[in-house]
Amino acid sequence: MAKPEKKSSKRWRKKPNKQVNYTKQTVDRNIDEESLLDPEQGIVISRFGQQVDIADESFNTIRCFLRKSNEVPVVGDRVWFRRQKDLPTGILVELEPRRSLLKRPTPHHGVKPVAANIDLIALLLAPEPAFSEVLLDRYLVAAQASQLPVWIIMNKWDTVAHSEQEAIKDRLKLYQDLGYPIYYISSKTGEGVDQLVKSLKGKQLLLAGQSGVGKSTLIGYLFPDMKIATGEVSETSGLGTHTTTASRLYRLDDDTYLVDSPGVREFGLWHLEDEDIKQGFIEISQIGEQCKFRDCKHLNEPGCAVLAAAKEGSIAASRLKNYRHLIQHFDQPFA
Ligand SMILES: Nc1nc2c(ncn2[C@@H]2O[C@H](COP(=O)(O)OP(=O)(O)OP(=O)(O)O)[C@@H](O)[C@H]2O)c(=O)[nH]1
Ligand SMILES: [Zn+2]
Repeated sequence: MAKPEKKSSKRWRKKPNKQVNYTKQTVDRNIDEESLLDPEQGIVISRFGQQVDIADESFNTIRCFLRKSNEVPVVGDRVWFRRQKDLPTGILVELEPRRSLLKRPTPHHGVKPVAANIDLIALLLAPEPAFSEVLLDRYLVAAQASQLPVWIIMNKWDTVAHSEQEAIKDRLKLYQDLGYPIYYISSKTGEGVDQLVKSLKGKQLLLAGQSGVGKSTLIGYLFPDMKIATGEVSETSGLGTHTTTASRLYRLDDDTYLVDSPGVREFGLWHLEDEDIKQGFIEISQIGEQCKFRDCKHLNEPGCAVLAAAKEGSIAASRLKNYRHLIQHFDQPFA
């Protein structure tokens, strides 16, 4: 039988009924409003199109449907939801105000929200794939642009010989002096992970870092019961496993959460605006306030306080070099 849907929706547009019960009208038509229990608080752990997985207070998962009237939820959102009586499903009622919202750029110069209520970025580095200060600086700039603090976590510490550890620590000392906390861990052996987790208490962090640094391995170590794809090569097939998954929130304890979002893991490679670059090198931005010209780019302008500071050594030469590299767009292929 032909469905009269098209006709009725046309009629609906022509003659809007002002008395309509908005709530009832917008709930997914398969859901009986009478079956909904009282609203409860929860946290969005994953989203699939028109549905979200919401964790309740005991961190049990309820698949919830969205209403047309809902603001679009993202991973990490604190929400109100209502369960359907005797079913494992429910509906999202509303979002709570967010304390932060991380967005990623879309191909047409727009932005798309990806994770809410993130307190800090946990940036994973590794001796292999070899880390570069240029890439690290890009991540720090991007995080600063999102107004999020960064913790630097050097993973795969078990692979570094004692004789080489000091050299790596020396390279990172510059960043420690700039105020970025640094941790050394091994996601494979668990070395240093407990201490890191203790320090994260009460925070909701986003895991970031380039491919192969061990993000999935760290999640696998922290949540051994979950099936996490890592980049290991399968012994039987000789093929690498598929490592892309949906954005997801994991609970470390009652008030500590970790968000892994494939779309933002490598946010350090996104396009950066000149202003972000200027603000993102925190010591350059601070000293730059004393430059003669307010719009000084610290390249070769007269009266540049940054160039003077670099000359007398209070700004590291490598940082100024990376800053100039980025501001002159020598690395556009990344964008
Ligand atoms: N020895 C050692 N190997 C590690 C450690 N962490 C990760 N690995 C190995 O590094 C490789 C890459 O790890 P993944 O966890 O897949 O890396 P990823 O950052 O999730 O990579 P993408 O999914 O591509 O973003 C795997 O072969 C891991 O076994 C570690 O702490 N020590
Ligand atoms: Zn200057």
